[in-house]
Amino acid sequence: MGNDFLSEAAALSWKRCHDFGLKPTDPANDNILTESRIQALLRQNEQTIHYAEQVFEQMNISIKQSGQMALFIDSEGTIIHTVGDADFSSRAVAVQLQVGANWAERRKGTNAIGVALAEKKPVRVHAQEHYFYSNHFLTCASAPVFNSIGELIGVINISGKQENYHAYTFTLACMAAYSLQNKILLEESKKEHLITLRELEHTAHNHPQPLLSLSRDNRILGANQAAIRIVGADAIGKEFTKLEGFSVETIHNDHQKLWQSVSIRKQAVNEPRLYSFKDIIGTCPLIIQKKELAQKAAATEFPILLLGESGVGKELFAQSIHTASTRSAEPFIALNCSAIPDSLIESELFGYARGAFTGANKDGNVGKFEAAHKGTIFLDEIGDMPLRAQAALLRVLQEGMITPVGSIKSRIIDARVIAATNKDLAAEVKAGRFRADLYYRLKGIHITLPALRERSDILTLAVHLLQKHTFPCPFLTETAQHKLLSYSWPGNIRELNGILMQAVFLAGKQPIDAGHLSFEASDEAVQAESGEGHLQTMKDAEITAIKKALKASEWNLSKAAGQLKIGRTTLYRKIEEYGITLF
Ligand SMILES: Nc1ncnc2c1ncn2[C@@H]1O[C@H](COP(=O)(O)OP(=O)(O)OP(=O)(O)O)[C@@H](O)[C@H]1O
Repeated sequence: MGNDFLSEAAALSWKRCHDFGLKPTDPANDNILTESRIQALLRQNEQTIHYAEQVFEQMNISIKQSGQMALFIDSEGTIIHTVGDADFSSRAVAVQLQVGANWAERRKGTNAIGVALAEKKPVRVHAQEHYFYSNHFLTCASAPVFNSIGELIGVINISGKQENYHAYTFTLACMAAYSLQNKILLEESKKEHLITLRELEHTAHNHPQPLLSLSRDNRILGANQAAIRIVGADAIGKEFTKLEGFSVETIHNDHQKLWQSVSIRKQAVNEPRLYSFKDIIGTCPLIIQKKELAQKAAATEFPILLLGESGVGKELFAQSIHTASTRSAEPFIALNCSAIPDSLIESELFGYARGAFTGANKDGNVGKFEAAHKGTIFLDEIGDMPLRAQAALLRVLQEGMITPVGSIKSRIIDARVIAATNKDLAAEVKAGRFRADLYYRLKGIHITLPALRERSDILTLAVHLLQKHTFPCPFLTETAQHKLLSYSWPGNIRELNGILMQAVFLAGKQPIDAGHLSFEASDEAVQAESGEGHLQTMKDAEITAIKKALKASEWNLSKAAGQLKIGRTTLYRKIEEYGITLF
């Protein structure tokens, strides 16, 4: 249709609306349910509305303050619950954003509710992306809600006037939908297994693992999101069979197995699962680019050098490369190069023969290179490797052979080398602390991972980390989100993870607020970052998000707009309005 201001989802929806025979000039008004039908619908959905109320209560203040409203819509597209700003609500009624009205695409053209129902995924629809002219004043974000058997039961929507747009509404809608889903699962389990009530809650909070509830005849009745990712939504109702690579923990009630709740957990601590590319979370183009590069590199045999600050995910990338390579069935051996004492370098790298030296294991020992034969050796902190060890390493790389200490027999070694460092290796070479020949041999494909502060997806990562560790996923208030975005993250994702875990602990069952986030860097540093002596305003946060997206996309407006989930024209307008120039 040639409307390049439309997101991909909105463009598809426009096509559907066109096929339904709708016109942008059609009146937005349409039949609303009668009062008695509304009452019947509310009774029918009483329980879900009750949970939605609890979720909305947590975000009510920020919704009101930002002049928006939050809605819960059933799976047919009928609005059944609303909360929010009174002024906006009265304007919204003019376009029937009210209980009893139906916002399916067929009735209201392209809109976030209709698109989320049709596509079953979260979506933002902003201003002119709405199909009907009469809805252009709106900006809306919606996220679908699924029940414990994976069926779509409705949508959470947050709407406001387009001038009240801000980038976090989308995240907020997604978080609210997750939160509602988890509440429903937990409550359903309570109903099914009354006796387990306390215990299941306890399990859910303290073991953030995939949870399944099984019927007496071993059928899967419900699953949380983490479990659905493993067993698949289509497994609900089917018989549960033990999964390879997972151990099953059945929770008993004293002597009798009155019910079964099963948590599936990855097996065997001594054989931890290695990371794969799907564990690398990120929507920022900077990280997507690096992931794509690493995926390409995984298919080759070139050595790889991973660069980047501490905690940016270098080991995660190294493991993912190994997992995606043809060597994945063979060992992945990690060696921390900074931690090898001079006297043990040879024996660490090459191993030693039986009785090679006093104090050695009498049966001899396999060195790291031999252990990695046919697989991958990950040389972490290579920039801190002592010079003597560098010489030994260079020998193996050049000769492709090792001779264990005290042995006369050499062995051919075929190990793929991935090295990583947070040091500037070229500068280390210049300073004479790193051998130039070793540097060039290791360099092969080099991938520099971005620091967290350069990334535009800090909140996405935060929600992911919270979900990974805590069930149900706690809510991040708006001020907490701002605080996360204002910080410089010297410790990168590792630090983000630590701070969130502490915040979960401090917040207990409350939403995570700014006060629960305590950073290592001084408060002044955080404030200095935000440019003023107080937390960032919404506008500051928007500017930061836009700048990050522009930098990450190298000023490609379409890419940056996609990343921010707003239209290109809106982005352009904001760049002008805020006078955003190069960094
Ligand atoms: N993109 C990502 N998605 C999810 N988790 C991530 C991501 N990047 C890093 N992490 C997590 O952050 C933590 C730090 O990552 P990792 O140990 O790979 O960093 P590193 O760069 O090797 O750090 P160091 O240089 O200190 O060894 C790990 O728990 C890792 O799982």
